[in-house]
Amino acid sequence: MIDIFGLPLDQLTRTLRNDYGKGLFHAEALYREVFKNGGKNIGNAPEFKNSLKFWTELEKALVPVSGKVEETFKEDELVKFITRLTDGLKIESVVIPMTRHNTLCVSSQVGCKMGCKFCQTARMGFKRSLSTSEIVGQVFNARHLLGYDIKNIVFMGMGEPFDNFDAVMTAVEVLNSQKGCDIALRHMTISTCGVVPGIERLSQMNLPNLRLAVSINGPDDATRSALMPVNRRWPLAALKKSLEAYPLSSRGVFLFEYILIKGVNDSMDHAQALARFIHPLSVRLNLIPYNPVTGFDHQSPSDEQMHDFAQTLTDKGVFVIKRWSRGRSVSAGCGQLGKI
Ligand SMILES: C[S@@+](CC[C@H](N)C(=O)[O-])C[C@H]1O[C@@H](n2cnc3c(N)ncnc32)[C@H](O)[C@@H]1O
Ligand code: SF4
Repeated sequence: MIDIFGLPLDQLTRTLRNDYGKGLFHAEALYREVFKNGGKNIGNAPEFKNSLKFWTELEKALVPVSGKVEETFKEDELVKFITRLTDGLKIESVVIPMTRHNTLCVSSQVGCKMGCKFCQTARMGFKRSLSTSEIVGQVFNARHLLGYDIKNIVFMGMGEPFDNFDAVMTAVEVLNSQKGCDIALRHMTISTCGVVPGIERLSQMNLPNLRLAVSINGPDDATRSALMPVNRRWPLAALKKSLEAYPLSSRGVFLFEYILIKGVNDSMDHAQALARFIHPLSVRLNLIPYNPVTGFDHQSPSDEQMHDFAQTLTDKGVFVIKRWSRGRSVSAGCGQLGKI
């Protein structure tokens, strides 16, 4: 069987060569027909129409996109969709309309092991990691089943991408191919809670245009460890060291995400400590008010508190963006996925 959603172009080429005596010409045609045209009419493409015997055999071997979109929820233009995977588990993905194009927030795991004390996905526990095919399938379905023009991908849905490193990086490769999905590396962001070995492995891969986001959420070890158990394994000093060694492109920046939780990590002392942690890294800091998650006793900060926190950092020369979460009414805001 051939699961094109899980195969980078060179692997697909090898498979067609070994199994059918074909090569790059047909692999590229398959990529185009599936990823650009939605895969409805592959047999009528000239490359297959003229090799009917080959197409008849190949058609039987092609695996359809894994998972069925079962439900969609809308808040204005934002759409959350739920996919039921072949083993019955469910994942969520969110289409977020931006000024120029749509961004798709994809899941990399069913649940998460990391246990952050503010996140709905943590509350559902860890079920399993997704395959490359299941990650790419979310993009395929958003584009070709639901009809959205997706130009950006953020790995900010359910799960920790660096706890599923190989499948995620292969998905990046499949999505990036100009012959298929054609999503530029600079339009893909991997968000990690701070899994240092993952940052180090990515450093070695020489992909300077791929964007790296890091969820900070606590500017000192005591605050961060209380919120994010991952900090006990890789404390802030280790995290910073890995970022200092990371080969950012000359104009590249890290995206730091910092959720503001009232009375927990939103004081001006926290803001000062965060500015110290950031210096001298090149960072764009996203401040996100905590989105309510049932079972956690946290509250969002007031607009004034968020403004003052941002101002303290701006005064220290940090580039800050206040990100008001969208999709809360359909539980599609950051960290709200997994109530399924
Ligand atoms: C759900 S995580 C998935 C990616 C990765 N595991 C990570 O932690 O970066 C994406 C972002 O959602 C944020 N997040 C989690 N729970 C949240 C909540 N209740 N309110 C706002 N943001 C939240 C995380 O801090 C992270 O920046
Ligand atoms: S914030 Fe990210 S790492 Fe933490 S539990 Fe949620 S999905 Fe996992």
